[in-house]
Amino acid sequence: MLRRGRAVIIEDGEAALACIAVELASPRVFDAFADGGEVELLASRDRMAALKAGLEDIEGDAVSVTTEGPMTLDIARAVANPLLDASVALPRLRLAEPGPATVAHAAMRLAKTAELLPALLVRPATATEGPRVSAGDILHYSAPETLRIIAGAELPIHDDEGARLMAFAGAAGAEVHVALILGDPDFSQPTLVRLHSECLTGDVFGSLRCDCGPQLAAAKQTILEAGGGVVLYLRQEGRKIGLANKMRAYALQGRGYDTVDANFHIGFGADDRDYDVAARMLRLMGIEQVRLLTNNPEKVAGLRKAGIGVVERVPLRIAANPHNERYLDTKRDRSGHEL
Ligand SMILES: Nc1nc2c(ncn2[C@@H]2O[C@H](COP(=O)(O)OP(=O)(O)OP(=O)(O)O)[C@@H](O)[C@H]2O)c(=O)[nH]1
Ligand SMILES: [Zn+2]
Repeated sequence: MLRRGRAVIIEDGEAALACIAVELASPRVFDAFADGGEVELLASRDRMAALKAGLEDIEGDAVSVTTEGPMTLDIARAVANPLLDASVALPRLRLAEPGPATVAHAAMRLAKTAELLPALLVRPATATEGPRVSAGDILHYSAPETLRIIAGAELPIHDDEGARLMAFAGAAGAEVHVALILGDPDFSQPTLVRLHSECLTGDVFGSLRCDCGPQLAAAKQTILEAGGGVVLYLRQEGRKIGLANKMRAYALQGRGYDTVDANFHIGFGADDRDYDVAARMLRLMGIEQVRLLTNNPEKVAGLRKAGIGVVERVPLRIAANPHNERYLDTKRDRSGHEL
C-alpha cells in the first residue's frame, strides 16, 4: 500500500496512525489525506541528524517534525529528500518524540523495508479507515523464518557448465534470493561460500563506482579453483536501501559526500543489512560450517550470530580503479573492512 502511494493505517491497541509516503504523495493525494486537518511529518533520526536539527531529547528511529504553520507537501519533500534540501528554504522545524511511539516506529520500519525515503506524512486514523496493519506484525516481521526452497535447476554458466541455481522465497511479496552452486562441494565439510549483496549497477552494467562486478567474478573463480562452493546472491541492493535510494546516494556522492554520509543524509544507517536470511539459506541447504570469502567483518559476525560456523575468513581482494578508490577507502576507514 505504502509503495503504491496509498494510505496505510498502523494500529497498536487504541492508537491508530494513518500514513502516506512523502516521496509518493502528489498535491492531490496530500490534500485528500489531510482532509482540511493538520498532518505531521515523521522522519528518520539519521535524516534529522544530517539536517543538524537538534535531537537531544529524542530516542528511537522515528522523529515527529512540525512547523510553526501547517505542514505542507513542499516542506515535507524538502525535509525528506536530501537532493532538494539545499534548494528549498526550510522553516524552523520543531522535533518531538512521536506521539504513539510504537506505531511511529513501525511506520518508519515499514518505509525503510519498502525502500522508500524514510519520511511519512501521518495523522490519527478515523474509526472506519483501512486497510489496517498491526505495529507488532511490522516490528516482528521476520523474513528469514518464512524462507523456503522454491525450486532448484541446472544453470550452465560460462565458468561452470555444471552449475546449479536454487531459489528461496519467504513472505508474500518479499524478494527471491538465490544460491549458485559451483563445482562439486561437500556440504558436510566447511564449504567455501560468498555472500554477495545485489548491485544492479555493478553486477549488470559493469559500474566502476564499486567493486561488486569484479568481486562476483573473482568469487566464482576462487570457488571453482577450490573444487566447489556456493555464491548466495542476496537481494540487498545498496546495502538494503534499495536501488532508488542508492541512486540518490550516488547523486549525493557527486556533491562530495562519502558512501556512509550519503546514506545518513537519505535517512538510513551506514549499513542496514543483516545476514539472518543468508544463514537460513545455508541451513536449508544443509550447510552448517563455512569458509567465508569476504573482507567485511560484519558478514562473519552476522553469520556467527545466526548460528553458522565460520571456520575461516578468506579475503577477496580486487584492484582499485580511479572511480572506486574513495569507495574502497571508505569501506576500510569507516566500515572496518580488512582491505
Ligand atoms: N548505499 C550504498 N550502497 C552501495 C554503494 N556502493 C555499493 N553499494 C552496495 O553495497 C553492497 C556491496 O556488497 P558486498 O560486496 O556483498 O559486500 P561488502 O560489504 O562490500 O563486503 P565484501 O564481502 O568484503 O565485499 C551492494 O549491495 C551494493 O549495491 C553506495 O555508494 N551506497
Ligand atoms: Zn556495487
